Amino acid sequence: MAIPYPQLFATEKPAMEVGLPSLSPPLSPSPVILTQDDLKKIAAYKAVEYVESGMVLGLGTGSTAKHAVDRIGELLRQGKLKNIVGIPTSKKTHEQAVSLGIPLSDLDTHPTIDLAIDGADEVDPSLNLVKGRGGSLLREKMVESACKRFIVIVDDSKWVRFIGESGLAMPVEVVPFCWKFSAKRLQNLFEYAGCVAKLRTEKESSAQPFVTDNGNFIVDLYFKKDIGDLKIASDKILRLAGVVEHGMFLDMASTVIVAGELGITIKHKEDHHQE
Ligand SMILES: O=C[C@H](O)[C@H](O)[C@H](O)COP(=O)(O)O
Repeated sequence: MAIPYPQLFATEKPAMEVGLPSLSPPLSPSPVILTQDDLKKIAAYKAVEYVESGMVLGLGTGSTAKHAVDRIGELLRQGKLKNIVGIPTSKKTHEQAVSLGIPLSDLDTHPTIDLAIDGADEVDPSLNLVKGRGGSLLREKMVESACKRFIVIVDDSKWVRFIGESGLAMPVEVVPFCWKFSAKRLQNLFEYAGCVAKLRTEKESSAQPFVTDNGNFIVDLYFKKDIGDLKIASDKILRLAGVVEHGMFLDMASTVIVAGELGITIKHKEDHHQE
């Protein structure tokens, strides 16, 4: 069941119009207007409640994770969190964390991470994820597979019944060498699902390949049908020489925090139970 929230994030911006249940102290009777970004921020702030002083933290990437990193920076500045070490999952998050004064380290020095907080592009009921539509996935997967607890933060548009339901891209990071060859082989792997493989470009209108933080390219896979068993699909992709990593994060999330119109829903891996 969703935990309703008070009108902390009311905004004038055009957005979903929602009538939230009344809470104590009494709220204004007018409907709260929450943007998608407000929902991302609500999920992010909730996740940061799990952060404790002294933790080694995986710092995620993307518009949702950005709010979590901002909040961690704010709590550090206020002295409410102490002795935090952050491991960023992208160059962009590294820059953001530096600008906020968050002490940083890496996996070489801190091979075990207490908690990572990151967004996702799709989340299914078993808490499997698609990530990387923003261009980051390899560093995220390295950091998030090294953590004791991985909290995923999303607005409810990311919630799907099965991975691939959105019809949007499933990103695969490939080495630039003969990327067309790799794209073709990826497409062939999933011929049964009507797969189309496309090179990610800087802009939709340009032919300039998007280059990841690791100097690689991204091939986006679009499926017309269900790809079937995700673990089998993952293994098939990873067996292709030239593939570095893919955006399916299977069996990695411990908790998913979903912010929706009526409140927050928290789903835990261990029991699929909702708070
Ligand atoms: O490539 C980007 C990362 O995997 C992001 O965590 C993911 O795309 C979700 O991003 P956002 O919070 O901006 O929707």
